[in-house]
Amino acid sequence: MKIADIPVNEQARVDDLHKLNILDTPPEERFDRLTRLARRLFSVPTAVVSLVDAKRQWFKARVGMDVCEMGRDVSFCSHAILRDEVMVVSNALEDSRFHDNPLVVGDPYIRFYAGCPIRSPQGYKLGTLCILDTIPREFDEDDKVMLADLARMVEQEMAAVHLATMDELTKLSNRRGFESLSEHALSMCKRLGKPASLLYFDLDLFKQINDRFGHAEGDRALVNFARILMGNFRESDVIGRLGGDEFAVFLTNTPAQETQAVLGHLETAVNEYNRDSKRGYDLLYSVGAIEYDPASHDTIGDLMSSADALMYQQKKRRREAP
Ligand SMILES: Nc1nc2c(ncn2[C@@H]2O[C@H](COP(=O)(O)OP(=O)(O)OP(=O)(O)O)[C@@H](O)[C@H]2O)c(=O)[nH]1
Repeated sequence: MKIADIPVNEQARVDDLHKLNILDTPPEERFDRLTRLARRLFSVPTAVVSLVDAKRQWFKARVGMDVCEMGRDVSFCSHAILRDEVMVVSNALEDSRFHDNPLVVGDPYIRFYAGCPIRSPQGYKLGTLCILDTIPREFDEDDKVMLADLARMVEQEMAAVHLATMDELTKLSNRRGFESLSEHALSMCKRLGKPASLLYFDLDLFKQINDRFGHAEGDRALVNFARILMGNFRESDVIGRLGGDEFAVFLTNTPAQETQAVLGHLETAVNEYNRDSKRGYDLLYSVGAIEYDPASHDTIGDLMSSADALMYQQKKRRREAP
């Protein structure tokens, strides 16, 4: 078996994939529809939208495939993303790269594979739309064009999902994206019995920045605060701009005392920024932190309300402080 080479732009490619916030999200009809269509058009048992992550391939949509991810080493798609056009394996048993691949000699007994790379809006090849069969098949030029057309549709759907869930200014998730990603992360924590926390931020006296320095400077302040958040939390944490000067972070697998330590680091980072940026104003914020408690929180909305109330208490105390 030949393990696929790593693409030359691997780090940027994986970063771009992670930024799309699509990995480990629930199935969506808009993608399932396209795999069903591919299966019907080509009369194959299996069609998959596969995304090649650093160590695994994860399936955003799948028909005829039971598992939702596989190791990258055995993945056909890792080979397909090295090319610009459709990759066809007519009979895996006769292909030196795949003849002894565990997915060929064992379940799901792949013989035929055709995969078309899927590109991100930034142009990185993130994965493929691919079809599989347990019998060898031929795939002509017309078939390749048709599969490529379907792959373009997957790309359009990915771009649409991204736009609808992203905040244009800061490039963080917007409220909708944040709620959907953190709801999903919360359900994983529930299932695995792991701790989680939600932090709710609201900038203090932000309106004054707009009023004194102009809206463009206000925008810059929001972008810089978003950057500091991104630099301080782990990649696995969900960060969002809920709107205006409100931000939230959902920390998974993080006990309460660790959350306090992370908030301490954040305070230091903001203080350093204020000291060094010399923009004529300071970034100030109030924050409410709430630990997930299965007895009182059912949904991410419950956690957000509790954290928002705590944030407001802090803001009020600060306003009233002499
Ligand atoms: N520059 C800029 N301003 C925004 C944006 N969205 C909302 N705002 C402004 O942000 C301000 C938010 O209002 P508040 O939260 O009440 O302002 P604040 O001064 O931080 O008030 P406190 O939270 O009580 O300290 C409003 O003046 C909005 O016009 C944006 O995208 N860019």
